[in-house]
Parts: sequence; structure tokens; C-alpha cells
Amino acid sequence: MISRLVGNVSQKLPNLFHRVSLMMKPQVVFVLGGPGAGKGTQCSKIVGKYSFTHLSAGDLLREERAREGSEYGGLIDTYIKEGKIVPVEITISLLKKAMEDTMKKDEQKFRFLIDGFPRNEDNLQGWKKAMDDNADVKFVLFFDCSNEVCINRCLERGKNSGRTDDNRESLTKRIQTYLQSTRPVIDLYEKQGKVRTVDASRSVEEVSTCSHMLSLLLLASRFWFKRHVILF
Ligand SMILES: Nc1ncnc2c1ncn2[C@H]1C[C@H](O)[C@@H](COP(=O)(O)OP(=O)(O)OP(=O)(O)O)O1
Ligand SMILES: Nc1ncnc2c1ncn2[C@H]1C[C@H](O)[C@@H](COP(=O)(O)O)O1
Ligand SMILES: [Mg+2]
Repeated sequence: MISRLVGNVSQKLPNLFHRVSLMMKPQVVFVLGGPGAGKGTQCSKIVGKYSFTHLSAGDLLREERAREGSEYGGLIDTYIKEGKIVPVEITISLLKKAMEDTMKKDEQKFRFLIDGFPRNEDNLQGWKKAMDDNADVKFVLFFDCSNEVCINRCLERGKNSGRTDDNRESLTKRIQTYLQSTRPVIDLYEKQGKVRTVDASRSVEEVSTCSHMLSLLLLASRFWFKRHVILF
């Protein structure tokens, strides 16, 4: 509607508008929790029910690692095995491109679940610099789960996942990274009143039908409207 309106006006005022373009403003939920907390599992279920697009920072990095000719493949591989956090410039550029590609294909797809981001202070600063003006972060969905349950789930997943980091050695480092770097980010959002916590230690079905989470997402999918940012 807005784009139609602006399109009509811009036809009449070509000189004023010829340098101005419109971009959809993504509405974002950050999804955080320990390794194996169930972020990916629950995001897939949410996407099936509500109008969200799921972007997993870890999946995007693994895709980039596998892409032929990627200049970052080797670096990403080492960081993932070590359970370390990949430099923010790489992760942000992958996320930004994935969001832009999604919205270019279908402008109704402006609600995003960003899973596994921001994972540390560096991620947070990178987002502020590159994305703060271009996207609205509505809240953080935090899947709360004990380290022991997280580790056991990943070890079980590791029997078939083919992931190079689903082994005890990598998991010890990933849990350490989570506690040292990601928990402080969650605490920071908590202070801003932006964290919505879900008990992720229960079964997949119980978590996915948690009424607190469902009502938040239902509200989001009904009442977050399309907004535009004007780029000069
Ligand atoms: N609530 C649950 N109860 C039991 N198993 C679960 C639950 N949620 C997920 N799983 C299983 C599915 C997977 O094999 C494994 C990890 O789930 P997954 O959704 O991949 O976690 P995640 O995305 O938070 O982990 P990572 O950060 O490592 O990508 O645990
Ligand atoms: N946001 C991220 N920044 C840097 N590195 C990341 C980020 N998300 C994932 N990674 C790397 C490091 C993780 O151990 C692996 C796997 O991620 P996962 O969410 O467990 O699939 O990727
Ligand atoms: Mg995952």
C-alpha cells in the first residue's frame, strides 16, 4: 500500500525521488540458548505455524564453509570445531544478505527469527553498527536449559548430524563460550526487559505448545506490520 502510494508520487516527482529507494524494515526476534537447547527445532515448528523466516547463524556459516571458492571456508571450519565465535563481519554479512534475499523474493516475509545471534559483545556491536537503523529487534526468545541436558542432546544428535562440533571436546568449549560470551548478552537484554524465557528442558512437544511462547508469536504475526525505511 505504502509502496504503491510512494510509487505514484515518485512518478509525478521524478527529480525528487530518483535517488531514493525503499526497503522493507525487517522485524526481528533473536533466538538464544545453549548449544542443543532446541533453538533450531523450535524455530522450524514456529515457521510452520506463523509467518516467520528462520535464519540460523550457525547454518549460514556452515553453508558458507561448504560454498566452493569461499574465502572464509577454512577460517569458519576452524572456529566451529573450536567452538569459538566467528568474526562478526562474516556473520553479519551472511545474515544481511539472507534477509535481503528473502524480502526481495517476497515482500511479505519481513518477520525473522534469527537463531544463534548475537552470541557475544562483538556480535552486538556489529549488529548496532550495520543493522540497528535498518531492522527492529522486538524481543529475545531465550530457550533456557541446563548445560547437562544441552550436552546430552548434542551428543545424541552427533550420532547422525555429521556436525564437526557435536563431540564432547568441542561441546566443552561451546558451553564455555556460551557461558562466558552469550549469557552476558542475554543478561543485557534482560535488563532492557526484552527477554522472553521458555523452559527448554521439557519435551519438544511441551516446549512448542508453551502458551507463553505461542501468545507472543501470535501477537507478533498479527500485529507487526510492514514498515519501510527510506534509503537515500
Ligand atoms: N525439547 C527437546 N527435548 C529433547 N530433545 C530435543 C529437544 N529439542 C531439541 N531436541 C533435540 C533435537 C536435536 O537432536 C538436539 C539439538 O536440538 P537443536 O534444535 O538442533 O538445538 P540448537 O539449535 O539449540 O543447537 P545448536 O546451537 O547446537 O545448533 O536435541
Ligand atoms: N552469531 C555467531 N557469531 C559467530 N559465530 C557463530 C555464530 N553463530 C554460530 N557461530 C559458529 C560458532 C558455533 O559454535 C557454530 C555453530 O552454531 P550453532 O548455532 O550451534 O549451529 O557456528
Ligand atoms: Mg541450531
